[in-house]
Amino acid sequence: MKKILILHTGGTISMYEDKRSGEVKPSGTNPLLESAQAAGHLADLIVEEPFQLPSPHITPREMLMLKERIEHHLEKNGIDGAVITHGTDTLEETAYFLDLTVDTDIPIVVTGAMRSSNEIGSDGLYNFIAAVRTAVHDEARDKGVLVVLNDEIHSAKNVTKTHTSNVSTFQSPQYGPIGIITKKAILFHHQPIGRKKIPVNALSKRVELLKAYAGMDASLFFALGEMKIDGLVIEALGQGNLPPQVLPGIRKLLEEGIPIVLVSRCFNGTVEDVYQYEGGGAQLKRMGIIFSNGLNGQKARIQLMLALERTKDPEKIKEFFQ
Ligand SMILES: NC(=O)C[C@H](N)C(=O)O
Repeated sequence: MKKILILHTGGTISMYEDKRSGEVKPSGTNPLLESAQAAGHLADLIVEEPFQLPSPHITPREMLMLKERIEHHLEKNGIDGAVITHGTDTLEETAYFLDLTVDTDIPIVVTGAMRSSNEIGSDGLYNFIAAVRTAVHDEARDKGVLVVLNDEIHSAKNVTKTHTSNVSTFQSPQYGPIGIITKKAILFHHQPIGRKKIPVNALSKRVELLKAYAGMDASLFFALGEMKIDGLVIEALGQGNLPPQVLPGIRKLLEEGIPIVLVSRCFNGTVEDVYQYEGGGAQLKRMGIIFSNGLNGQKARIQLMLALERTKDPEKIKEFFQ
């Protein structure tokens, strides 16, 4: 049997619903620790719970800890795969962080649940078993970090949480899943492309994320300048445009050497230097803003944090986003 590392980290998958109030909360004991025996026939499981946190409490520090646990077990125990259970709110960020930082071809599968462990139709144990089945599958190797929920396999780079409560919340807009899970089979139908690695051993950079909106002005950008940030990601409008009133704030950040990465607040399509008006993409690109395609704002932020650990050179940072 293959040796699979299980890292439980918290989230709804390990929570209970209070039957009187309907509120969902951590219980102290993770229900998956017992029910996980249900996956014992699939693999030799090494089970750890490095922390138990709702995923809005997770920071890049915990992401780094998970990377270190996986690397430790790769070296010490020669694991064949890893499954991480995680809250769904920030699951895509942890998945993409591990995708960029763990240098291995073993399957790393992240899963979670939308319904807590004692709710009717609870999806936690089901998703967990599906994740272990995926992790032991030979074809799951060398595909980067995978996100498995609701019988679908997504790549960490493309997947995002699209619905606040539906069990089919995890989708890869524009690309779709790379595989499906049936009662008897794990079927991969796409191969992820354009994967990259940014090895880091520490995290020290402050990178902020702003979403553009109609009528936005420069004040938030000036405030960020005061905060001594190391980098900024902007979710711009449409094809990569911003209201002209923000330009003085952006100019100031760029003059101070703060790299600015631009993605779109639309979740389909690309950002390009198309529009020539004040605040249009063509002008923003000429100013030195880095255009990023294929990542949403929260994942571009993770990537910029990691890139800044490697270099401050704007040209090299640009390369990380190409
Ligand atoms: N479904 C979930 O896991 C959501 C929960 N708020 C979390 O991210 O921890």
